[in-house]
Amino acid sequence: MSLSIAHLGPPGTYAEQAAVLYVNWLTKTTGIEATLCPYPSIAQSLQAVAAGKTQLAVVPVENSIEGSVTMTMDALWQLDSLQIQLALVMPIVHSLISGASGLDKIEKVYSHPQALAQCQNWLGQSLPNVQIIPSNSTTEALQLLNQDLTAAAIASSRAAQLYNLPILAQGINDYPENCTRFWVVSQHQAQFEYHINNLNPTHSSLAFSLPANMPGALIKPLQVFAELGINLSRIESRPTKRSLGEYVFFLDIETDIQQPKMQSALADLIEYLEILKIFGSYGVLSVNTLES
Ligand SMILES: O=C(O)C(=O)C[C@]1(C(=O)O)C=C[C@@H](O)C=C1
Repeated sequence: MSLSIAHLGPPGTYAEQAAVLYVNWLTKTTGIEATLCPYPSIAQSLQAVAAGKTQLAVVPVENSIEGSVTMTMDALWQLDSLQIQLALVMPIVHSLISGASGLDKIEKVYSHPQALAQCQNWLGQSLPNVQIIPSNSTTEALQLLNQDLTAAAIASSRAAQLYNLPILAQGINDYPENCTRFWVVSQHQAQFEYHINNLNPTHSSLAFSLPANMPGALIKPLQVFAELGINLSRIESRPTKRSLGEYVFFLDIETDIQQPKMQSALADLIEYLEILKIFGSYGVLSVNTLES
């Protein structure tokens, strides 16, 4: 039995690292094996699942320093057919990778915008005059570094090892407790003949848009959860992209959708919403559990 799992590439990204941890855990706990399929963007990883090219994708959702990974949220809302199977939380430790002989020789730094943002204070203090160049992933620019000794990239030390490149500085994220939450996502209708996670669902995620921008439009659906004693762990808004000032609200909820309370919340919510999309219920794993 083998699964295919899409992730942001090229190999060596944090998304790949999370996918490897998930696969090792899956194989250990269920005997199921999986192959990894790198894609050039997070959106393309999710599109691969929606189109049935892979059965799963592992995508970043939220970082403790920089907040939501907006590409993941936008793609989940737009693709309409995806379901979260599992969340996993992984520490993120960034390194500055370069063939330059010292920091003073560096003229440009490449990385994924999330990684650049997580190191912005360090960059401002240690490399105040360099050009900052966003890339599609932390590893995308690593191939360029051999030819250009004035260039550096921010990626993991695992990526530096994989591409056999020198590390100039380690642990350069602005806060040491940096971690990112990833979701393992499948198709909504996926009929797995096997269990891809053996965890009890403890969290659920959904998103909604509102019928009109008027007083109380957001408080009413939120009140439904408050009155039923259901705790929310995250609320985030993204533009609907239809017109300026219109938003989609993403909620993470600390309960399983099958719980009677949650069922009655969903029934009450409908009245206040324009579109409601439910991304499912899932368990949460930390890297310590995955590696034990
Ligand atoms: O570029 C990568 O290596 C990724 O896996 C993407 C990503 C992100 O989008 O948040 C994943 C984890 C880190 O927070 C930084 C970058």
